[in-house]
Amino acid sequence: MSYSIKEVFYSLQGEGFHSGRAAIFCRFSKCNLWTGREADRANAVCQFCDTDFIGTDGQNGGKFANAEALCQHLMKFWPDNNTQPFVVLTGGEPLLQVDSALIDRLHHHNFEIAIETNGTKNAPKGIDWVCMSPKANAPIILDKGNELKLVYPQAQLMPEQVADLEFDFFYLQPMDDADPKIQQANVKAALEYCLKHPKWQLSLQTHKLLGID
Ligand SMILES: C[S@@+](CC[C@H](N)C(=O)[O-])C[C@H]1O[C@@H](n2cnc3c(N)ncnc32)[C@H](O)[C@@H]1O
Ligand SMILES: Nc1nc2[nH]cc(C(=O)O)c2c(=O)[nH]1
Ligand code: SF4
Ligand SMILES: [Mg+2]
Repeated sequence: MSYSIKEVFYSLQGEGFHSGRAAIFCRFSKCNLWTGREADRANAVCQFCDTDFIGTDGQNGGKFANAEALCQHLMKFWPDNNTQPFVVLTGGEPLLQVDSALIDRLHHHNFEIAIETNGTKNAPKGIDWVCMSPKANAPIILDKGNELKLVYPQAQLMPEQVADLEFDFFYLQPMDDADPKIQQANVKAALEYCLKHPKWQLSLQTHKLLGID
């Protein structure tokens, strides 16, 4: 199967458990909860997305004919041969495209594999780190994994509704908003929730604070 990739970049994981860790980001095109077009945002299931995932025209993006071709492309972004390469599969919704052929090929090339997913699709076996970020009014199919990262607040999805799922870590990530007043209020609300409910940890989007990808 071929893979449509919006962009590939090397940066620090900005969010959640692996925050601060160097990673190759592989951003898959397309999502099942929004077309990605601004004109459709108000009617989308997921309306707060901070990402452009349309097409294959981003930095180092493209269409890759098979898993081996995508692996060869990704490998170029790891800076040394002495550490295991770490790749974060994201999007868009990566599980619309990620299959066992890609997971097996990445492991063949010694990658440690993390994924950022909205949880509406099952994942192929073998992904090393599953971060699931549930969305209000979307089904949760992938209900087990390593970290659950809830963007907060979402009016129709309270932390209590997902706190008993089988994840090792629970994060609240303040919803990023163009309006600084709303942004600050979201950070404050997330902070207060974490103080009241110690099961939940705060995840700040540190790459945005640093001004990096
Ligand atoms: C762009 S999504 C791509 C992966 C997948 N579609 C998902 O939603 O998990 C990557 C991460 O960014 C989070 N995110 C998207 N928009 C955000 C926003 N406005 N504020 C905070 N986090 C956001 C998502 O919830 C997810 O954890
Ligand atoms: N630095 C950095 N960390 C990230 N963690 C998850 C991201 C994503 O868009 O999935 C992301 C991203 O876009 N940049
Ligand atoms: S599910 Fe993820 S990629 Fe899709 S619109 Fe929402 S945040 Fe963006
Ligand atoms: Mg992002």
